[in-house]
Amino acid sequence: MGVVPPGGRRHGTARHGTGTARHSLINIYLFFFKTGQMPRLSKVNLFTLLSLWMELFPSAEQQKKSQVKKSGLVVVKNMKIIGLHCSSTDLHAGQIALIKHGSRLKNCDLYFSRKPCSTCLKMIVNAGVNRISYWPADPEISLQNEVSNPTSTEDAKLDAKAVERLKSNSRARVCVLLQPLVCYMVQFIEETSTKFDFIQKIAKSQPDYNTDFYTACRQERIKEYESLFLISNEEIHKQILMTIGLENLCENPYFSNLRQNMKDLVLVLASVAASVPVFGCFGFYRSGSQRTAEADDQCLPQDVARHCMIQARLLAYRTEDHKTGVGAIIWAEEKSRGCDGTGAMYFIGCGYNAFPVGSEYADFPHMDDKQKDREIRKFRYIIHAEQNALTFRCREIKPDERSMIFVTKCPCDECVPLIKGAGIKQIYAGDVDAGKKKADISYMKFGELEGVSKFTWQLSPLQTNALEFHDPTARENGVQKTKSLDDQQHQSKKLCLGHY
Ligand SMILES: Nc1ccn([C@@H]2O[C@H](COP(=O)(O)OP(=O)(O)OP(=O)(O)O)[C@@H](O)[C@H]2O)c(=O)n1
Repeated sequence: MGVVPPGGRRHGTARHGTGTARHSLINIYLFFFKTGQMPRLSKVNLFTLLSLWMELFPSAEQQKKSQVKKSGLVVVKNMKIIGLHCSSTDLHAGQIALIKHGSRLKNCDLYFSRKPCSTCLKMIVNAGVNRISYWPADPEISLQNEVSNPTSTEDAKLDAKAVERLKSNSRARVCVLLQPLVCYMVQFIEETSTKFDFIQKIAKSQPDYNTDFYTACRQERIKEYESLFLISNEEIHKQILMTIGLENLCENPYFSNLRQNMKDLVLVLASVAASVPVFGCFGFYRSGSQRTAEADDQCLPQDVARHCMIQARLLAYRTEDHKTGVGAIIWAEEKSRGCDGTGAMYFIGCGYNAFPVGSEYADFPHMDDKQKDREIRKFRYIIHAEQNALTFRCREIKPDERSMIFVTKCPCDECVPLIKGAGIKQIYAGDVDAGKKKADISYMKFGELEGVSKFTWQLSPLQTNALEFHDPTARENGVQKTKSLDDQQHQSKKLCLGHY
């Protein structure tokens, strides 16, 4: 059976395949062969990754250089995300959580991208949260400026002490929850990100087809995120761990294990972020008849749309469908700018494709439409990413607000009416399957959908117009056709274990 990446599907062998890459691919396939499953992100790691990613939410505000670092926060209730936040210029992420959730924080788990300061912690603890997990590097009140600013570092140390006192006297567990990734997860994510639809679409549009630009982009992201989320100097890292009460992690092998786990998660983040790259004139644009100057104005800024799509991509790595993983996330925009670092945007719900809640692995078939017997195929049982996002949303979708769903794949015919019926105003998605009718799942309605704006990953209209000038056959049903991508994808599905 072919193995397909979450959020996309496997294509023909990439030209960038080096010996090592191929070796890791063989290992992934062996893992799949032995276990019958693809590696999957744990919930704790997913929440941790989303907290790091929220720290990077594109901000309209000017970031000032300060001792207080921006931090990201994921609020979780009963293992479901109910809030995604990040610091603004005026408020820390913890303060924002308090304003937004108030006493609803009771019994919640909070995942911070930095250990929160005492000002935030005292209020969060007071609200009765259950657990506070944080990324064990430089805390919110940075401890990294010793030489340049001794006074503020003194204050930072005092704050760290206050945090420890609050921690030891509170009911809430304040801890580091990150877990080692399962075997081959890093390789699997790298491999599947290279093959993600968006990357393939760019690659096919380039005259010299290859995905080297993905590798370059990933390298850049790795460098950027390592400098933000890791502490390169081991001694400084140890000193920080001591100051924030993690002396037990300063001895080997615990210290090196911790650093390896952190590094792996940073690699995962970089790989996924690079799969929705800032590349040339590619982005989320309306297609065909939906395209008007006024309509394009209503599109989110590209960096925000990319950011949310990357969240959906991360969610896809929790899929229970071992062939096609899909992630979806719903955001909405208030009428006026809020206090959150996300501006006017607020989180509504998220999901990934999986079997009904509470079901066990053997309860339902996992086969796809290549299986002759229709009765033992997965399609009638699996809940789609959009369906889970809608079902487990934590806020209502208000008719007078702009709400938007980000899906890593084209919404299918089951989901399109649900999205429209729920009152969602915009869809950001890939369109690779649009217009396809398969044996058990169809993607025909997306193209015909009216009353909901659709922004798909493609070349910007300006660039496309230039292309069309040279090649008028470059579009079909209003959808940008990147030369025979669909055909090549079809071929790729024949990629099976035996080929390696
Ligand atoms: N917008 C979408 C589209 C599909 N899915 C999920 O994606 C899987 C089906 O993907 P698809 O690629 O259409 O079918 P496969 O048989 O997995 O792959 P193939 O293209 O080879 O037929 C199912 O788990 C379905 O729930 C989803 O969650 N949301």
